[in-house]
Amino acid sequence: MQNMVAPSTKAPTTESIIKIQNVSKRYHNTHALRDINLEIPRGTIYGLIGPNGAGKTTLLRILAALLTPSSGQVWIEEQEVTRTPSIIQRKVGYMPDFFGVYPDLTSAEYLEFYAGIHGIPRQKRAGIVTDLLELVELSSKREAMVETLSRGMKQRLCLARALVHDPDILLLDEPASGLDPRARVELRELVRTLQGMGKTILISSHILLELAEMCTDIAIIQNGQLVIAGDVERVTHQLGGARQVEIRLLDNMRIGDVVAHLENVADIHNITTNEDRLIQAEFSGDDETLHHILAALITQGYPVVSFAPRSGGGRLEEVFMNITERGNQA
Ligand SMILES: Nc1ncnc2c1ncn2[C@@H]1O[C@H](COP(=O)(O)OP(=O)(O)OP(=O)(O)O)[C@@H](O)[C@H]1O
Repeated sequence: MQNMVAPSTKAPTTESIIKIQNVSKRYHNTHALRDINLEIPRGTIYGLIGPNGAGKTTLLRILAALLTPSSGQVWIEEQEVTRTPSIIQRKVGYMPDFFGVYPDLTSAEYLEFYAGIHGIPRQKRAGIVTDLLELVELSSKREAMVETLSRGMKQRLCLARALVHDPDILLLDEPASGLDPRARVELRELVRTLQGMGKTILISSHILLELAEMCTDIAIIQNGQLVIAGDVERVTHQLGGARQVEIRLLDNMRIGDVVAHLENVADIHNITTNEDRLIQAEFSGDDETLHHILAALITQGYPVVSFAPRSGGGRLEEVFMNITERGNQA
């Protein structure tokens, strides 16, 4: 679809596109959500993480105007969701966490059907479907029956379906579940492409590692309550999760000197080395501190060939498990 594939002209901004204010949801005796307050900055890839039953689907369905909160409000741009559900449904694309039953349709017919449901004029539908199939790399499956697609392909087709009306916001419920590692990488690339097109994307998962490498921001929910939210580095830092830094040298001759130097740096801990000119350490500072550490190594003539901070995904997973275990025991 021409207007969708073109890069966004919107300038990056930290303005919130979604504001969730004191939202609670009860199903009879179950408190699925309890007083959630959260703002989603425009243009982010926002991960919503929590164990099974935490309330992720409930929250996404409220944002998609498919479910009404018991109390509280959700604003998407200037619109309050419960008052303007049809406007919200034009702004939002929702991909549920189940495939559903596919009628006897090809991939192209399936997307055309949903384009029709969204009121897209008949003469525009074929072009939109072609562009969407290309975007999700299913052009070669255009005439294939949906039932015959692999799980990863069905996920991408569902994503295309959520994009059919070119929404600004995408809500993806467990999109990576059941995908093999290659399909997950493809999904990650696709999500990044969509972010590059100016979309704001919320993705839920109960596996933090699936999201830590893909998201700019995360919120952890547990038993319907928000535990913590913010950009990935800040959340890692706040939860005491150190980042890793890997430093590779030209040779092993000065590895001891570099380690001795690093031992005097306050934000570096747990240094380990191996025979392959590699030093690994935990790092608890910010990007500016990292810059100073690298500058000092270079100024002192240490033969650094690579200096690679890594987001503390592994450590974050550990922290996440601790939080959710604590919550379950409470
Ligand atoms: N229609 C419903 N009627 C009654 N209880 C419900 C309903 N939908 C969800 N719940 C309950 O609300 C809580 C939150 O469910 P929700 O599906 O939002 O969690 P989730 O984080 O998406 O979980 P999962 O990862 O397992 O999909 C759970 O205790 C669930 O059993």
